[in-house]
Order: sequence, then structure tokens, then C-alpha cells
Amino acid sequence: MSDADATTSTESAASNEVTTTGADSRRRLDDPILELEGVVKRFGGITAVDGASFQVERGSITGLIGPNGAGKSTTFNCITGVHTPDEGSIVFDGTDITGNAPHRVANEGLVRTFQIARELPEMTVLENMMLAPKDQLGESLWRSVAPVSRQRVVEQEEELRERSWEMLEFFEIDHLAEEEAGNLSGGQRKLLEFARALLTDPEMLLLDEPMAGVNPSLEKKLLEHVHELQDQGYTFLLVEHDMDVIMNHCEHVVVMHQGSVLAEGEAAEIKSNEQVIEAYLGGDV
Ligand SMILES: Nc1ncnc2c1ncn2[C@@H]1O[C@H](COP(=O)(O)OP(=O)(O)OP(=O)(O)O)[C@@H](O)[C@H]1O
Repeated sequence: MSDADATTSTESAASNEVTTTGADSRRRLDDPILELEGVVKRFGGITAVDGASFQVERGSITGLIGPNGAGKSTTFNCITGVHTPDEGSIVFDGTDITGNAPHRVANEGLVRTFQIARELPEMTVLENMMLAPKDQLGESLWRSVAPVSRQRVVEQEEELRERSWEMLEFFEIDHLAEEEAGNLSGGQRKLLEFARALLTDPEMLLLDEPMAGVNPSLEKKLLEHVHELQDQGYTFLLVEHDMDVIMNHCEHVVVMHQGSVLAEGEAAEIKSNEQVIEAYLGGDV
């Protein structure tokens, strides 16, 4: 049983209310939702992440940037459980998730949008949505929480279908519900990834280059959705190479360089930070 399971808690990203009793009763709304401390990840002789420490404030849109090879993706993979850090700790919402498997991390409420490759291109958009909770929470976990009665199975499918439609409507892709996912444009796929991630009702979303390959009008729409969801209480951490997106939409920016955090602060401070400018000029961005 995880620390979170051992705690009686009622929380909702939408209301941003957290009431807890038990082991982590000291957890407060103004505590950071995510804390990385001295995270190290090595691949043979390469140290991809070299003692990265930073925090993400609850309800913020935080950008993680850095030149190519700075260690951003590896850090994301450590957070979401794809990689186990060699050193350091990762605490999400008061629970130590260091080295937890991806479905356990998702189950805690920290979800990453799926890469396009993970969608099933020959299945419809709606079918892809219906698969999302099973994928993200892990098949075995899904089975373990699945009801035994046939009636309940039918009810659960119906609830999932309803929620899938709500999400598709929110992202304005409900008219594509019966379309094969493989026929969607790059931008529409991003919206589908987003909708799928939200189906599991996470507290925080990790977005890996959400604007890559997205046309300007859809980018605007995606960003509006991000802000709308932020208003509902969701927290975002995004890796994004588009500096306009980072500078105009993130309250807090963390800059990685050579595996560790070079600087962090408000976008305006980061923009004029000489070390950051130098790191970028020295890189191939
Ligand atoms: N599985 C792996 N095996 C070996 N080396 C790896 C592996 N994954 C990443 N690296 C190396 O770790 C370093 C950091 O890579 P990472 O992909 O995390 O950087 P990044 O900041 O996300 O870069 P980019 O912006 O180009 O995606 C690089 O030198 C990369 O070659």
C-alpha cells in the first residue's frame, strides 16, 4: 500500500481543495506539487541527468527548457517512471514516487500525454479514448479495480463512454469520434492525446513538446485549453522548444544544462539571464 493509499484524502483538481488526515496531514495547498531532489540518471558512461533539483508549484504552468541533450526528456522519464533514477528523490503531492512504475505514477495523479505512436491508428478516436484509463493505469490495476458483476461492468463502460464524449466535446473533436485515429492531422492528434490524458482525472499533466507540428490556430486553441484547465486547478509541466510558448505562457521556467538545473525563475528573468543565453548560444538550438 502506498503512502497515498494509507491516507484518507478528498481532493479534486477542479476545486483545488485538499483535505487530508493521516501520515501526510502536513501537506498543504501551498506546498509544491512536485519536488525533484538531486536526481541522477546514467546510461553507461553518460550522465544524462546530473543532480537535477527543482519544484513545481501546485496550479502552475511550469516550463522545462534547455539546449539539446540537456537532460529534459530523461528527467521527464524519471518523473513518469519510464526510467528509475540512480540517485535522488521525486516526491509528488507528498508521496515519494521515485522509481515507481508508470502506471503507479499515473495512479497517483501525475499523467503524461501519450506519444502519437502509442495511439492505435486503426481504432476510432472514441475507441482510443475508451482504452486510455486501461493504458494509463495499467491493465492489471484496472482489472483489480474492475467489478465482478456483469451489471457493474456495463455501467462502468457507460460512465467511461460518457466521460469520453465530454472530453471530446471539451477539446472540440467530438465530430471526429468515429474517425480512425490514423486519419487525424498532427494537431488533432495532440488534442486527442490531451483528452486521453485527462480521462484518468489527474492532478498534474506533463506535456512533452505539445506544440510540435501544430499549426498556429490549433496552437492557440491548445494553449487556451491549457489555461482553462489551469483555472480549474490542474498543474502543468511542459518541455517545449518554442520559446514564445514558454515565455508567454509559463509562470515559472526551469532551465537545464548538462543534466542539471542552470537557472530557474519567472520567464522575464530567465530571458535575460546571461548564463542561460550562453548555454543556448553554445548549444545547437
Ligand atoms: N537511453 C539512452 N541511452 C544512452 N544515452 C542516452 C539515453 N537517453 C538519453 N541519453 C543521452 O542523455 C543526454 C540527455 O538526453 P535527453 O534526451 O534527456 O536530453 P533533452 O534535453 O531531452 O534533449 P532534446 O531537447 O534534444 O530532446 C544526451 O546526451 C543523450 O544522448
